[in-house]
Amino acid sequence: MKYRSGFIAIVGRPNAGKSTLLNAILKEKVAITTPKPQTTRNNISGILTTEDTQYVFVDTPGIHKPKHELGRTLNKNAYTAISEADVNFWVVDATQPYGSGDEFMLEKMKSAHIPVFLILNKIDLLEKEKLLKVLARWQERMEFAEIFPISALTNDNIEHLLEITRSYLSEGPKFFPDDMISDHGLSFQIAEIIREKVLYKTNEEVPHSVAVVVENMEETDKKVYLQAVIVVERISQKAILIGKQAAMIRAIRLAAQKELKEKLHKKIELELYVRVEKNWRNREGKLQQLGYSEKFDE
Ligand SMILES: Nc1nc2c(ncn2[C@@H]2O[C@H](COP(=O)(O)OP(=O)(O)OP(=O)(O)O)[C@@H](O)[C@H]2O)c(=O)[nH]1
Repeated sequence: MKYRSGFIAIVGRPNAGKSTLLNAILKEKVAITTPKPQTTRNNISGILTTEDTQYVFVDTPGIHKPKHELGRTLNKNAYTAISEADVNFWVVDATQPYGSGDEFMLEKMKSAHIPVFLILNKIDLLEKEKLLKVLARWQERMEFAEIFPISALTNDNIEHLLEITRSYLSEGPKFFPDDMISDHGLSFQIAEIIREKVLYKTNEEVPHSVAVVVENMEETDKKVYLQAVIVVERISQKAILIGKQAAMIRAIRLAAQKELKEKLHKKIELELYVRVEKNWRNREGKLQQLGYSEKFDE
């Protein structure tokens, strides 16, 4: 069998399940998932290399109406991704009604002229009857290359999805080495894990105006020493993050340490700091400095 390879952009509204799908495909955690919308900020690519195919996935941030500079950068990245891919996965939460956000996506998808797979996700939450109705309605909206009802959470129909995706990719060599699952450096992945803990632990109190930067990393045979900074926009957010008698920051640190230990198979010593940077989302230089660049890959 000839080798095939190609790029697949994963797009869809916030919370549709894009990151969960990517994780299910890669069977390892590369993109973070939380129940809050817009947690994905970068075009995190995951790479799946099998005996006959290399799939390079580009996970895009949820497309939404931009309110500030960060929002605009996110949207631009998503559009670039869908017009340059070999296949687009449009992930839709099948339990949610069709809305203006979908209409917006539909236009973008049509104008990209790339085969679109409609991925109706979260079917574990739907009755069959209801699913058939949802399917029928989507079919009327545009000519999809394929329609896949799946559950990213329970791994339902993922293998089949990959098989069919392969048939849309061209013959060609691997773009990346076999053992590479993400083109992001380790410090980025570590920062994402810490940011996920911040979002989980603080509930709605600390909004998405939070960034994490790993400033120092030293590794010995048995241990990894890490220093990371959590950047927030307001002093009030810093207070929440630190918490009463530093209980919150401690909880975040312990949760991050636990996951990092499992990921790196070494003891972790993590030091966390919180810094206030007023209005960082609106300063372009700052965005680049924090790793949210406009380029497709870093
Ligand atoms: N029941 C069910 N829940 C799912 C499924 N897929 C994802 N979810 C949940 O939906 C929520 C959002 O999933 P994410 O993967 O973070 O969504 P996303 O599209 O990457 O979101 P953004 O990063 O905001 O763009 C999480 O709570 C997931 O556990 C599914 O197939 N079934």
